[in-house]
Amino acid sequence: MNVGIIGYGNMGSSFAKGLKERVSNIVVFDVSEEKLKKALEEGFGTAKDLSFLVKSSDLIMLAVKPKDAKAVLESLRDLLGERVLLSIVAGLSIGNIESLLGKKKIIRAMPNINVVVQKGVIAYACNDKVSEQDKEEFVIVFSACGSLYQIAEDLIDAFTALAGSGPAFVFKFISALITAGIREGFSYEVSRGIAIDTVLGSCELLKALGGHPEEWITRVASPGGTTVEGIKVLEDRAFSGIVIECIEKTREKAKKLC
Ligand SMILES: NC(=O)C1=CN([C@@H]2O[C@H](COP(=O)(O)OP(=O)(O)OC[C@H]3O[C@@H](n4cnc5c(N)ncnc54)[C@H](OP(=O)(O)O)[C@@H]3O)[C@@H](O)[C@H]2O)C=CC1
Ligand SMILES: O=C(O)[C@@H]1CCC=N1
Repeated sequence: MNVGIIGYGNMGSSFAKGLKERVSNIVVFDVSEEKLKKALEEGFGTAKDLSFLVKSSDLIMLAVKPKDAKAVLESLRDLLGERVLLSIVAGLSIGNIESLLGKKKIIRAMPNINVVVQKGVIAYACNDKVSEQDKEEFVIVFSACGSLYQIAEDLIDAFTALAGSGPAFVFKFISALITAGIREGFSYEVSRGIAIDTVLGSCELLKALGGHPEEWITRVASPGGTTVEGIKVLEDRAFSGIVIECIEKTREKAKKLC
């Protein structure tokens, strides 16, 4: 599959890097000359315009900001033909895309930035023009970037909050752990390493051994021990409630983006 990427920003460039080993031909188009230069330096082909990009690609990924998506889709209307349009634009529904593009093959996906290290989580929904074969090819190629979930389109905004924005919330937690470590006397480098390895190891444990995180908390928090003192602070400050509200507010914003 030849992949064309429109927009070589955070996500377009992350996907290009994540797909590199599986896709031999990746072509990029961006309005920014600087971004095109970066794409070339990073080993990707560049297109001088949208028409060239579409002609060189079987699947075209739309990776521009929501405010720029409408203009790009209008320009693609007469270029796309039977090619697949993969949109990762938050808040932009398949219905919105069809109203600008016409009834074309459309996959709406929501990834996260972890695709750059091939550990992304990507949800997707398709319109009825996308064949089983198109879908299979998409899954084979994009599974290079992480795990894929086909979900009902009405859950994509919730997925955007949990997984699309999720890395930012996880980074916030890790950043707080690092600061706490520095406050306790570790250097930044050591504290960063401790925080990342603790989060990574806890995730690997949950993945490998299963079980609800609360069950594992009981194994860490010894009766009358240290951990439960910290858990009490998190409970007193409604840590879970804060996270749940964070996801709710993020999901609500996705509805208002486009
Ligand atoms: N960042 C993330 O973690 C995630 C983002 N998304 C979605 O991905 C999309 C891209 O986000 P992100 O990568 O962060 O955004 P960026 O702003 O980093 O990248 C978008 C790029 O597209 C360029 N661009 C703007 N207009 C056009 C155009 N007409 N043709 C070609 N290129 C154009 C921009 O140039 P310029 O800057 O000059 O305008 C910029 O280089 C968004 O819709 C977002 O909702 C989805 C999941 C996660
Ligand atoms: O913040 C945003 O709007 C995008 C969507 C998901 C992650 N970043």
